[in-house]
Amino acid sequence: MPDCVKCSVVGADLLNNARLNKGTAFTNEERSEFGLHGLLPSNVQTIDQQIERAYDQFKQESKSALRQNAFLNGLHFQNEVLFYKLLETHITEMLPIIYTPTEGKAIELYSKIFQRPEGCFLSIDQPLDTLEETMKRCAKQDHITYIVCSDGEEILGIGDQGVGGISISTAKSNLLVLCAGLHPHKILSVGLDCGTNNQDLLNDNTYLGLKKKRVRGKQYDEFIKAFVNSAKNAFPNVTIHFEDFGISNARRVLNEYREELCCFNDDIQGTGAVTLAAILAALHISKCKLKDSKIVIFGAGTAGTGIADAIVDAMIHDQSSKQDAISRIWLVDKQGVLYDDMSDDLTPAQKPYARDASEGKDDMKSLSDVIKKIKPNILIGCSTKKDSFDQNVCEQMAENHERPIILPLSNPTKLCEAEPKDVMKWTKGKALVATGSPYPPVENNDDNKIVISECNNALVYPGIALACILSKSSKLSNKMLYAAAVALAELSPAKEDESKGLLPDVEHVRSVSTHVAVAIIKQSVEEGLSKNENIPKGEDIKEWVEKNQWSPEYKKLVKE
Ligand SMILES: NC(=O)c1ccc[n+]([C@@H]2O[C@H](COP(=O)([O-])OP(=O)(O)OC[C@H]3O[C@@H](n4cnc5c(N)ncnc54)[C@H](O)[C@@H]3O)[C@@H](O)[C@H]2O)c1
Ligand SMILES: O=C(O)C[C@H](O)C(=O)O
Ligand SMILES: [Mn+2]
Repeated sequence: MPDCVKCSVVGADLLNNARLNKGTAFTNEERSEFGLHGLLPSNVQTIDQQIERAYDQFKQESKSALRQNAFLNGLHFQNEVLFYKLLETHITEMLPIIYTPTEGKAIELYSKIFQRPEGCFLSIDQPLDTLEETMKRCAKQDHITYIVCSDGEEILGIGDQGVGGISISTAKSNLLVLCAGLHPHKILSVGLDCGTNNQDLLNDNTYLGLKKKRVRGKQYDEFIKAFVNSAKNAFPNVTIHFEDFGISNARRVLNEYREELCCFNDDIQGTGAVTLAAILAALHISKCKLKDSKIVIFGAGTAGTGIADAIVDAMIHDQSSKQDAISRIWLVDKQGVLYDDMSDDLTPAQKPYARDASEGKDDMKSLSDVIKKIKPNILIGCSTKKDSFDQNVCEQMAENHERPIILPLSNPTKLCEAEPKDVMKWTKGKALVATGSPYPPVENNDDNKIVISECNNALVYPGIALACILSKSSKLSNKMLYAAAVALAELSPAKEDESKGLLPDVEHVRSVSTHVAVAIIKQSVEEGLSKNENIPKGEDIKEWVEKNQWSPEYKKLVKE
């Protein structure tokens, strides 16, 4: 009986069980069988009627996005199917509430607005041999296939949020269900509490995390190792997704484990893939080749260097040499352009891109000087520096190129390098733009609306996750990530009509994720990394992937 769910709880316990609860949609038959008569008003409703009511309630909170976020979280605790179905029905309106930018605000206020815990809390102070048991307890009896974890050090662009970082894990997990149809009970959201260097949190009596400075060095590394090993033991074949780790750990941790198991850093690799897709889509319009492009990346941290690496991989795929590919990228950080004589100041990820110090630093003091001198056709921002793509910078981009590509990617919205409407104004409508957080369309001179696509890793990581799980891939290779970017670029609406945006609308993210997953699974099989022997050949893969996706629908309950 595939569409039935076994249920051993009755009465109020059933109504309080979010996984099984249907609220007013319980049929009279179910009400009799599970002792629900009298606990519900008599009118039996359809899920559509429930959605209408829930949407009205959501609208009543429209004065405050944070209240809407709390309302949706409350619904999640009450009725899982209704929560996801409501989100699915109003995805464009609700994504900014459960994800960037509102989730950023909710994380900043985590301890103050805390009502009930969600996810699995692991602490660097607990004995390492208890991590496995803790994760199993949080997973209940479920077989976990995917873990999203964060140590909370670099949340979006808002820095160290300590224990509140667990909410980026839960938000990203919710999106996996919504955007790719992962089964909600097979994902574990983990917060790795390693202390915090956020003095405001340490001074705050209400703060719920460990009240000490961030632990670094050997103890941190041992904690992460124990966490990864415990996860592997508890849940064989699990994929681990690292989110919003700090710059000194993100890449180190990824490199440590990426050959050992299927794991993935969203800020490095997910951002790399989605940004590469936006660039490929934009180059299609500007009619320039990637390997002939010049790229300036402003903000050379976790995301910036991840994007650089994805671009280099793509150029190599287009027959460039690695050296030539690297020479087309300029990393700019707080110090300005990064040069090889700054060696002590550079992170390992930045070093390969450091320019020869003899290139001439003097005439490149500001970002607009850099643009004037280098004449890049692509400018990317992951700096967290609001308004850094100012009028000078944008005008200079448009002076150098007929169709400059400008991607201000910093999140949340308050940190974005430029408002799309300003970029369009300053470049006289020439720029090809996508942003990290959602923005409304911009009207250009001809009263034509230009859609500003969201270039957020949410367009790609759900598909990556789906592919990792279904292929049972032993690792996530660079070629699989490249396949994801190419697959996403194939779906660019701008191919048909450039005013429709460089990347698919989030409204279509579910079919986008399926398309991306299919491409990655094929690549995993081709590289011999997939351990799943049941993957069908050729065109049937899409149907098989769809069959394995979860959808929010009430199932018939049967007594256990
Ligand atoms: N759109 C997306 O999908 C996406 C994905 C990941 C990250 N991001 C955003 O990118 C931003 C950076 O994230 P991260 O994880 O790389 O953080 P990070 O801390 O690893 O990197 C930030 C980098 O910006 C540099 N920087 C800070 N101030 C600067 C300034 N005034 N001028 C130049 N450089 C400056 C820092 O020195 C650092 O190297 C965040 O706002 C984040 O939300 C967006
Ligand atoms: O979480 C997001 O909105 C994207 C990204 O992972 C980020 O850190 O900004
Ligand atoms: Mn992130």
